Amino acid sequence: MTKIAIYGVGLIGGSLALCFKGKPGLTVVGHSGNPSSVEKYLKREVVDYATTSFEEAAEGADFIFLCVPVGNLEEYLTRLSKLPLKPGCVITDVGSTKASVAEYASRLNLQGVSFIGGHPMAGKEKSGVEAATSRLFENAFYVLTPDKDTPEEAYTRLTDLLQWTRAHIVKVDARLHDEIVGAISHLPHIIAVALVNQVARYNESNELYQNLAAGGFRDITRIASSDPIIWRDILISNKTVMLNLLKDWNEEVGRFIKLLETGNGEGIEQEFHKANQFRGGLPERRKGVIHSFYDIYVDVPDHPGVIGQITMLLGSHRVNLSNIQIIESREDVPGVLRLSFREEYDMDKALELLKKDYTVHV
Ligand SMILES: NC(=O)C1=CN([C@@H]2O[C@H](COP(=O)(O)OP(=O)(O)OC[C@H]3O[C@@H](n4cnc5c(N)ncnc54)[C@H](O)[C@@H]3O)[C@@H](O)[C@H]2O)C=CC1
Ligand SMILES: O=C(O)C(=O)Cc1ccc(O)cc1
Repeated sequence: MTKIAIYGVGLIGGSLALCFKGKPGLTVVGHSGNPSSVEKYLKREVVDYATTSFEEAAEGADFIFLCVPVGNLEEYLTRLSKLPLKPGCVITDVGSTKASVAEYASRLNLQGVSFIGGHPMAGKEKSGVEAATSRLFENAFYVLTPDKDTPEEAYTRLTDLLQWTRAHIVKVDARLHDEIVGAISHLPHIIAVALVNQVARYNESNELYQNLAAGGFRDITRIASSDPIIWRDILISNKTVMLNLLKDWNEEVGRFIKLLETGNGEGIEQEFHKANQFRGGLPERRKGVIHSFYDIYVDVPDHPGVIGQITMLLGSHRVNLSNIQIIESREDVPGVLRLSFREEYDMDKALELLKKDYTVHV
């Protein structure tokens, strides 16, 4: 049996556990220092076995996944380095930053075991094992950051195991990873939080802000609901990169201030043209680091019960709907419902079911 130990069975650790559990030749052990968490892991059946003993989880493990907040990785690595681990054991992590943990692991000079940094580039704003799902990584990128000292054989064993996640494995230099992910994931999280807090401040004097901020505002700020501890650690760990990115962001904002101050409409147009062009070239329908929603629009006659019929139909076929919004509903025009799904397969199933009775647009 190949033993996989998972430290921190939350959203990511739990999702990995679900990918591996029950697969031929694999056994999954979860660790938490908290007895009630261990009970929860077992009750939810995400692992084969769970323990509060740090040593017991690591003993004889072929793979160790550290799925705790980035700020705890060094402590976990130090503790592991003092244990008699199985020779050839591969230790990996799932932290959202890679340079600091890679440097720390190489300084530890682990003997007979390898550390290979990892980052499954998929997730959600929810945390905890309750939010874990075996399909979280499907079609997403999974970055690995081996270095010149990583044995080829250990890397291959890890990539073979990760096939169960159905993610696309990519090898990236740890520092480059932090720069890119800083720009496409960490900066958007800061911007979302700052934007929500700005509007919350205005809302203190007029609650209309909150009432009108439905729909689009909620969508583009979804990631502002992410876990504060997880994100505190990510941003502190990627501090240098983030400070540079925020300086550049200030420049972008400054450009808009100037354009508005000078009433430069042509300049504003150009900014939108430039953005449209780059955005238009982004890969479509591929799972990116920030989870997207899959939306469809359904024309519905304005009569009572129609929303109930649609949600019942989807529910009875186990299609997971994540949001529903009435875009317009007047007596003279059909209403339009926007249905949002987290997963493409849910959207596809909904399309198939609804097309029979409704006009549906993607
Ligand atoms: N949230 C996301 O969408 C993604 C997160 N990551 C990375 O995965 C790691 C885990 O994140 P999630 O699974 O989202 O978090 P989570 O909060 O769902 O899970 C964290 C786990 O670590 C345990 N833990 C152990 N020591 C802890 C401590 N001192 N403080 C808090 N929790 C402690 C918790 O009990 C929990 O089981 C982080 O390093 C994060 O950067 C990577 C990709 C996506
Ligand atoms: O909620 C979302 O869409 C995310 O952005 C999730 C996420 C969080 C952290 C990561 O390192 C990768 C992905």
